Amino acid sequence: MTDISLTGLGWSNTFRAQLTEDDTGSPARISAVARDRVTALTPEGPLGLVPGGMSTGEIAVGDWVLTDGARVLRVLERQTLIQRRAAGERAARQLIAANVDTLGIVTSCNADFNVARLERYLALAAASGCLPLVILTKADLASDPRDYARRAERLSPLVSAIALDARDPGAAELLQPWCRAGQTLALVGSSGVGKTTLTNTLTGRHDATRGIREDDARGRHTTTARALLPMVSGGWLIDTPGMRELGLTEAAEGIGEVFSDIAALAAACRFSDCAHETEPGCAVTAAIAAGELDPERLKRWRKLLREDARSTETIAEARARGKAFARHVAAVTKDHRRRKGDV
Ligand SMILES: Nc1nc2c(ncn2[C@@H]2O[C@H](COP(=O)(O)OP(=O)(O)OP(=O)(O)O)[C@@H](O)[C@H]2O)c(=O)[nH]1
Ligand SMILES: [Zn+2]
Repeated sequence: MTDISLTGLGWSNTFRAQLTEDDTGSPARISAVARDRVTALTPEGPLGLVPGGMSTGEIAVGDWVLTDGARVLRVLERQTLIQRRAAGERAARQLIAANVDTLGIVTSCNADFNVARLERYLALAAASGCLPLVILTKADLASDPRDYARRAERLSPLVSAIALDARDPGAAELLQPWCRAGQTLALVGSSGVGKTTLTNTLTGRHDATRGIREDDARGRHTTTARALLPMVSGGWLIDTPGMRELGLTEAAEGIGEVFSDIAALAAACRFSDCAHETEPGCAVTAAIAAGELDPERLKRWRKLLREDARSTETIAEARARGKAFARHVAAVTKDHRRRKGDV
């Protein structure tokens, strides 16, 4: 049985410490976010809430909020936050999931196993503040699944990797240390690697993401795709449509953590702005020459930094453009009204 006490829902001292004497609401954990309302779980049962003085875009699945039973009064500071660049022309950030403890990076023991992709997701985990766990599915189809796990663990000292058959109920036992009561797990990975299969195994449901009917505060029935799912071992699995395949945004620090070996070498280069190409006294090219650094790893590091810089710049530029455009519109409107004799 899932424990839906506050502690069972993931409540901890980090959140309790944020409460002030002025706070009137009670804590609740967001389980689904729709266009104009959200659903939250409390020890007394689920609540349908409207955001008070904010948009639902500022609330993420997994968030801890304070509520008066009808409205979200305030969102508590997050321990971790997974975000991405919103799809479409408008560059903006979209909140995907909050307070995720472990990011399960799902890949399979076959052609999907790709070091560059793993490094990208590891950087995402580091940028979000989550603990990374590489989950290698389809172990039953590989002759040496341990070999894949070893290759994944070699990428960073922070990484643990586990090979399993996502269809086997035993997979839930193997993942138990990351799925205990109060813990939150989210899964990322390419299409077809077994995320849905694993979600079903961990939640014991066959269609874990189907919409369920819930009563909102006024007793109306609404259908919401619930995104915070109870797992058989007592923890919570966040599964939102935006969660599954993610690009990098504002992740330079996360990339630095995953490639800390290159960052440490770069710190020893003679020039602080060394591009590690033809500069004299470059510790990075020296390490490559000495066979201590794989030149492919350097290439992958550069590629991720370029990708991150591109999307981060676009967001910063869009903000600047938005302001400039607003000024332009104001000037044009004023000019137009002046000519019409309104002003
Ligand atoms: N043999 C074996 N098959 C698996 C395993 N995990 C998943 N599969 C199969 O792989 C196929 C794809 O699995 P899904 O769970 O749908 O993959 P997904 O990652 O959810 O894919 P998307 O929904 O497209 O993102 C299904 O036919 C699964 O039965 C595994 O560990 N072993
Ligand atoms: Zn250098």
